[in-house]
Amino acid sequence: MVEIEFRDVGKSFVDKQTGELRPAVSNISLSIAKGEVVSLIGPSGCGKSTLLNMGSGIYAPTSGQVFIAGQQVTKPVREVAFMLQKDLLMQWRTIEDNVALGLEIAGVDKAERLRIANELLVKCHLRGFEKHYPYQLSGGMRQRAALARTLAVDPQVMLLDEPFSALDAQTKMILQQDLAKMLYEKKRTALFITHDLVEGIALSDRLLVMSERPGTIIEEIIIDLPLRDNPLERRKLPEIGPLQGRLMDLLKIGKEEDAVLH
Ligand SMILES: Nc1ncnc2c1ncn2[C@@H]1O[C@H](COP(=O)(O)OP(=O)(O)OP(=O)(O)O)[C@@H](O)[C@H]1O
Repeated sequence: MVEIEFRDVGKSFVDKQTGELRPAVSNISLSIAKGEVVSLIGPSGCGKSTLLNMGSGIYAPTSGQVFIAGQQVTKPVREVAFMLQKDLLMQWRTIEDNVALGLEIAGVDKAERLRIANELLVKCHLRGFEKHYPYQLSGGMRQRAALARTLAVDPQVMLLDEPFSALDAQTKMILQQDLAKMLYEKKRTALFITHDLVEGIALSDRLLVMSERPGTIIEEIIIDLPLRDNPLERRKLPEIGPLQGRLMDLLKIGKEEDAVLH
């Protein structure tokens, strides 16, 4: 069953300098099956976040359509949880109450939502910070709290915009492991953005590589490797190096005059 589908999607924004519409992404067609994990990789500014924002119903496409679980997306969808690059924690709520927010909206009673929130805070290595406010946490801690909040609603579809970018290398690997296990065991579907090539390979069934703006999909790479539920072990496989090399070539990393990743 297809769970996320983009049909020939394009999105343009008004260029502030010229006042004209300028495409950010164009001709995007993709389909992601239930239980699949797919990563979007591409140069800065190629439109990855724009795609995720259309998947979550925040932006309407300029052309084409987006479907989640067979329903055309015209507004934010209940089955989808998204985590944006900016953590968007509410400054006036404690970390615990931020994590429990989605459950509160869904009408889950207080004791149960705090139980779920606290379980996730432990998983995201934030034990002891339940009663703190966002401004009292580091950037990496806030990012972990935002991830816990996304996981708390236990959505069928997750759209994650660089969820691990503010974390140190070791915390990142531990949280990737937790997320990968959860996605695999619960057969959740995820589309996520990363600039970290090995992270994309370690976590995904497939990678979609995008061109520079206006972004379009230039290559699909199927990660035909075992251990999708165990990225710590997958990272050690000998196939990782060559796959990373192929991605570096596609993104022209190291070819100074053509470099597209900033
Ligand atoms: N609301 C908006 N209004 C005008 N232009 C926008 C808007 N959102 C995005 N853009 C432009 O669209 C292009 C794609 O932006 P987007 O954030 O989707 O790229 P990205 O691939 O996610 O970048 P990065 O990897 O740096 O996060 C950029 O040139 C950006 O300036």
